[in-house]
Amino acid sequence: MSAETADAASPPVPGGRTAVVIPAAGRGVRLGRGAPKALRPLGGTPMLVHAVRAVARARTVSLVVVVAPPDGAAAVRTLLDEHPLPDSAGATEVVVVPGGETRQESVARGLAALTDDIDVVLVHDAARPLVPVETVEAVAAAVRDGAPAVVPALPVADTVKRIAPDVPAGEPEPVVATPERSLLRAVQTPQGFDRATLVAAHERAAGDGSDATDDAGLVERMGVPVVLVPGHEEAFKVTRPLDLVLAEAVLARRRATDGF
Ligand SMILES: Nc1ccn([C@@H]2O[C@H](COP(=O)(O)OP(=O)(O)OP(=O)(O)O)[C@@H](O)[C@H]2O)c(=O)n1
Ligand SMILES: C[C@](O)(CO)[C@H](O)COP(=O)(O)O
Repeated sequence: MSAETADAASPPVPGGRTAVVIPAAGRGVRLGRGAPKALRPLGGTPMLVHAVRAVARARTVSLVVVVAPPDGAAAVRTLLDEHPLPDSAGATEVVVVPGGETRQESVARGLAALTDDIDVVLVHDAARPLVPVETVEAVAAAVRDGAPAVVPALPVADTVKRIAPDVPAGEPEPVVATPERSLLRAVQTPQGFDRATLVAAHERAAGDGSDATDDAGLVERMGVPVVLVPGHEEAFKVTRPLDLVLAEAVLARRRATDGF
């Protein structure tokens, strides 16, 4: 770890609180026409509501910051008030803030809304509405145990090819490498962090204009170690129309077997 990162890091302390930032400001272009993805129904209930309930079910989570579409914070607040958390979520507080143009910007806005007593932060996509509570708890526990950055991950099922950059659209894509599959992992959310580390990573990225497709990617660039814990098949991301079909099926199975 560099001196800069060591200064930024501030390991969790007993008594500190855990928050989850839920970026939910995306449009869902790959899902096709319709309302912003997080607001689309899954089993008759907005995807975002499932995601909030999923993380609030974790005993360690006491604050949830939902990052709404930039012009939709009031509507999301109303929606969440219409779908209150179950009693099992205890006193978990849910706040809503407006998001930004990119996921990274939305997460940064969520981080800015954290209260001072939060020392562990999980970032969880609204687009992963069916994450099991055990995954949320495992990520939070690993951060509380001292890991500055924790990511749930699964082995990759397909063989992955690397292609040449800047291939014109419509041209065949030349393969340049086939990475060893056993060394690849597909990462999910929630990704968990020591708060100071994640905030420093986002501030640095905002400062130098860099970006990453996940929060851990920003933390890695600061030289902070990132560790993986087992992910879960049901924590998949609803990205394309077929994912929604799968999500409906998983939810129907849960409702049939667990009365969920
Ligand atoms: N400006 C953005 C873009 C994305 N997200 C959130 O980041 C998560 C993961 O992003 P993704 O699945 O890519 O969602 P979208 O950006 O909505 O999808 P698409 O790229 O198909 O439009 C989602 O919960 C999404 O709402 C966000 O908060 N702010
Ligand atoms: C954060 C993430 O879900 C990890 O897999 C993913 O990188 C988000 O990517 P997206 O293109 O914004 O869906």
